[in-house]
Amino acid sequence: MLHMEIKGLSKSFGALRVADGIDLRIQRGEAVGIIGPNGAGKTTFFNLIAGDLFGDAGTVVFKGTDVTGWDARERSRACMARTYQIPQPFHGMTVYENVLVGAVFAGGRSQSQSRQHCEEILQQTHLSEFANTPASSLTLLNRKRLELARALGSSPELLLLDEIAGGLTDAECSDLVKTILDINAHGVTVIWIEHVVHALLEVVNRLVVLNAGSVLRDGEPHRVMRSPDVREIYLGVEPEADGAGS
Ligand SMILES: Nc1ncnc2c1ncn2[C@@H]1O[C@H](COP(=O)(O)OP(=O)(O)OP(=O)(O)O)[C@@H](O)[C@H]1O
Repeated sequence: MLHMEIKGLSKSFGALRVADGIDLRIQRGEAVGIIGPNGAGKTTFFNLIAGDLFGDAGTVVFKGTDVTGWDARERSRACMARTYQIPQPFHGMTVYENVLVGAVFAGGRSQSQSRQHCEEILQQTHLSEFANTPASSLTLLNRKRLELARALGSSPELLLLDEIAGGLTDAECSDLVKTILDINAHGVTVIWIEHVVHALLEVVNRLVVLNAGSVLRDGEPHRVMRSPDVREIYLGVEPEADGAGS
């Protein structure tokens, strides 16, 4: 079932066209990866989907409703959530309080329901033992987990992850990958921008390559990664160098 449909989404900063007529259809429950070189427009694309930025042209339809003119808060209430490249917790609050803010902000729950929801999220993100730890004293992995946990507070149906694996060791990545797989297995649609491609490929069933604000490739992840233009533009591999260009 179609979850989100993006048509002709465009955005310029001055003379720089950062999103250039992007079309994308996302099915409910999909796990879609987005890669592309630095400056390709990936984060801007997320900002446009999440309502943190408004486009110059194009539409975003979510669950059959045109949300193009909706701001981030309205889209969040419609069960869309995102994480940020640089985690933005409330540093003076504990892990538990940070997650509770998200759960309460989303509305629709009593206090006791919000607390129970928080405890479930802390378990799911492996943060239960850090519930009373101030966010400011977390390790990088736990800061990433908290970023995820805060996004889950609003019970999203669509989760946008922006480079959540950056800076983690391989073991830490695997840990986070398991959690994201679990979230997706519970029916949450995931769109994940990531430079750590091996982590991404463990989760996604579809890979989109953005380049210069446009969709360069969209398809089965390993097939997309093997395509000569992706190897050349994204990975800097010359197609002829190893015979991959055929
Ligand atoms: N608010 C803004 N004002 C002006 N230029 C911007 C703004 N936001 C982003 N840009 C520019 O738009 C381009 C795309 O930026 P964006 O952050 O979307 O790329 P990205 O693909 O996410 O890059 P990275 O992989 O490095 O995070 C860059 O050249 C960036 O400098």
